[in-house]
Amino acid sequence: MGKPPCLHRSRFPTTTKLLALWTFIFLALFLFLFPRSSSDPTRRLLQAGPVWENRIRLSARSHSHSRRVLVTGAAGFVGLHVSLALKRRGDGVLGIDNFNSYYESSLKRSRAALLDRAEVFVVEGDVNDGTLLKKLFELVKFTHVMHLAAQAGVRYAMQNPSSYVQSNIAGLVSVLEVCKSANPQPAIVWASSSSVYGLNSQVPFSEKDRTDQPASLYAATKKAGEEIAHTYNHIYGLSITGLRFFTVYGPWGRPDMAYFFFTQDILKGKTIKVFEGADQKSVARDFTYIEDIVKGCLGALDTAERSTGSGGKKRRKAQLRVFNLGNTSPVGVNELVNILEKLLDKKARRKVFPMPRNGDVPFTHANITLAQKELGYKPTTNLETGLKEFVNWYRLYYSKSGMNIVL
Ligand SMILES: NC(=O)c1ccc[n+]([C@@H]2O[C@H](COP(=O)([O-])OP(=O)(O)OC[C@H]3O[C@@H](n4cnc5c(N)ncnc54)[C@H](O)[C@@H]3O)[C@@H](O)[C@H]2O)c1
Ligand SMILES: O=C(O)[C@H]1O[C@H](OP(=O)(O)OP(=O)(O)OC[C@H]2O[C@@H](n3ccc(=O)[nH]c3=O)[C@H](O)[C@@H]2O)[C@H](O)[C@@H](O)[C@H]1O
Repeated sequence: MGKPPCLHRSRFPTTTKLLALWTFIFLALFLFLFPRSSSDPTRRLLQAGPVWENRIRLSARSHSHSRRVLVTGAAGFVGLHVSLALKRRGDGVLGIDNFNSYYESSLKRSRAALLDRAEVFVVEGDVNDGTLLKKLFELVKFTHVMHLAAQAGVRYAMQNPSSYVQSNIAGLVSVLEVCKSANPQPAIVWASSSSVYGLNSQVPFSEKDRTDQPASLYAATKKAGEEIAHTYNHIYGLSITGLRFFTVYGPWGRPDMAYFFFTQDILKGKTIKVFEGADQKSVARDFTYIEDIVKGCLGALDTAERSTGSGGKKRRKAQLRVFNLGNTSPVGVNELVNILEKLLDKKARRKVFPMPRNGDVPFTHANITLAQKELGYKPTTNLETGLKEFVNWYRLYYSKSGMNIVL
């Protein structure tokens, strides 16, 4: 009869046991000293500690003014241009962006690389990550927040509605929550949209016109943002300025926008769809050049009064503003294509379709009197001039050496 198993001598000699023990100790020590980099940006930030913190402080260090601006959506189209303009004039700038893949994320990485060369650091993170935002506010006493992070595009809302709720509503609330508790409270300037005018037929669109008929979920989330801004201003005395941008275009633009993918498709010889309204005219937009938009954003930041509350307490009535930033000169999509044909020296293959009911509106036209008066906003670029700049950039960027170009 054999011995009970517990009385058997171990099958492993002592040296093997020792070897296993040492391997275990070595592995534990290695993991302790070199923790695996986490995919969670907040943990990564905390793990990387002083290295990240120094980059953040350096990026946000202000030179000529004492402005320190947090730009959300900094790797986006408008975010890139606004961040560079702020940095150029001596403001401290820190960016945050989640680099999502709504459109080619390589373009966002290229924009961030350009910002990096200008000493603007873009933290990779989501504006819904309150812990991360809080950490950034601990490291830097931001005087202003330029909130541009959002899920943009009117038609994509039918495919991915929750991304709009997540970034444009929850994301805005997350930013305002951190701002409300910050001491001192920063002034907030954020991007609303011309789309809030929805089915409004009063032209040109004035800030006093109705905005209760959104034609897309995108528009509805921007409208909700304007109401949320009212609440945070009312309760916590946050200074908030909403900017209703009108179809912004230019170098480093967004590939999901018509002027951008029309350019791609014309060059490839692909057919493009031109939408027309009920009156058989092509739909029209108040296309606004990026440099004009940047001037409007800087005007809004410069005239934004710092908040009156601090640490979540309201003191006296704070600023709550909303402005149209457009070009006041709508152009039909057919005309946009004519200009592109001329600049690209290639005929477009166009097909006309009735405007689908997918979030689109037949026309936009901004009344900019208020922004002119209060922000000194004065757009100076016509569509042909602006598209020329875009086409020059496009050719360079998509050529082999394009990644190295500067603005
Ligand atoms: N370009 C236009 O024609 C236009 C017109 C009206 C309003 N707007 C608004 O202006 C702002 C900037 O637009 P854009 O054209 O630069 O768009 P964009 O998509 O190029 O930039 C937005 C950036 O925000 C980032 N982002 C999105 N959700 C995020 C989140 N939850 N956390 C962190 N980052 C996030 C994206 O990765 C992107 O880089 C947006 O709020 C947009 O709705 C743009
Ligand atoms: O100002 C805004 O608030 C919005 O501006 C922008 O939306 P839109 O003005 O709709 O721009 P964009 O898609 O370039 O279509 C331009 C024109 O081309 C027409 N269009 C479009 C596609 C097509 O295949 N054919 C066509 O004729 C189309 O009917 C339209 O007339 C931003 O994307 C959006 O994020 C939002 O912020």
